[in-house]
Amino acid sequence: METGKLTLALTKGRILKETLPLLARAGVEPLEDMGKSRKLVFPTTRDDVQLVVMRGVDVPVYVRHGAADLGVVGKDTLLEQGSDGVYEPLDLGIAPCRLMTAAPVDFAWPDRRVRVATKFVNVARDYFARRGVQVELIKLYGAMELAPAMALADMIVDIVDTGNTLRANGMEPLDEIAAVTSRLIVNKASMRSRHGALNGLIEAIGSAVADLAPAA
Ligand SMILES: Nc1ncnc2c1ncn2[C@@H]1O[C@H](COP(=O)(O)OP(=O)(O)OP(=O)(O)O)[C@@H](O)[C@H]1O
Ligand SMILES: O=P(O)(O)OC[C@H]1O[C@H](OP(=O)(O)OP(=O)(O)O)[C@H](O)[C@@H]1O
Repeated sequence: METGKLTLALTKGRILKETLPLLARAGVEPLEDMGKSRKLVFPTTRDDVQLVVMRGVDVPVYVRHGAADLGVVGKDTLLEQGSDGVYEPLDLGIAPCRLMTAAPVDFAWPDRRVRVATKFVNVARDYFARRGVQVELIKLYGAMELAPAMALADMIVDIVDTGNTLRANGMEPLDEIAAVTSRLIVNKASMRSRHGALNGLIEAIGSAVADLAPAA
């Protein structure tokens, strides 16, 4: 049986802010303020658990390779990257948003292949293929709403929450591809070799999710 600390990989930014209260409720608190520190590895109030913080796209990579035992990441990122090598035992219910298609308010389907700008190229490819729509995918890394305004693309596939970003750029949401919340993921090999320790932590986080969920 493996020993040593369990490593939990966290997505920095808005997901981190919503994850920390859940972890605190589960008895895992970083020993220093993660918001103020430039460090990337944080010991916690639990001797056997450390936190590491990174970009969301990197969380499944660390967990898949077993460099982290667990991770917290948006479902959008999991849909885009696939879930090879990881289990997804908990929906944390945090950072809710939707993966959607969106277009300028005056959008009309062109007589050629529709150009779609997105950082979710795998999700977009699957979505349009299932509908038999021929698309040209244009991979971007941010500010997808700029692409139609600059005539780089006809439509986008992106995260929508309030819709404010779309509205501010003369666009509107069209179809929902997937509802998104953040998920707890676990390395499959760790789940076998460190079953007891991991199950205890997953159960504690699951109880924290239930305790902190807004009343229906
Ligand atoms: N407006 C939003 N409302 C709620 N959740 C969101 C929103 N935008 C993104 N998310 C969720 O938070 C995750 C991280 O998004 P965020 O915008 O903070 O990072 P990013 O810009 O995609 O990545 P990076 O900061 O690494 O470049 C997304 O994968 C998604 O699950
Ligand atoms: O519907 P809304 O409430 O406007 O939220 C949607 C916006 O939020 C995300 O961007 P974010 O603010 O994280 O900026 P970035 O991804 O470009 O860094 C997403 O990429 C959208 O642009």
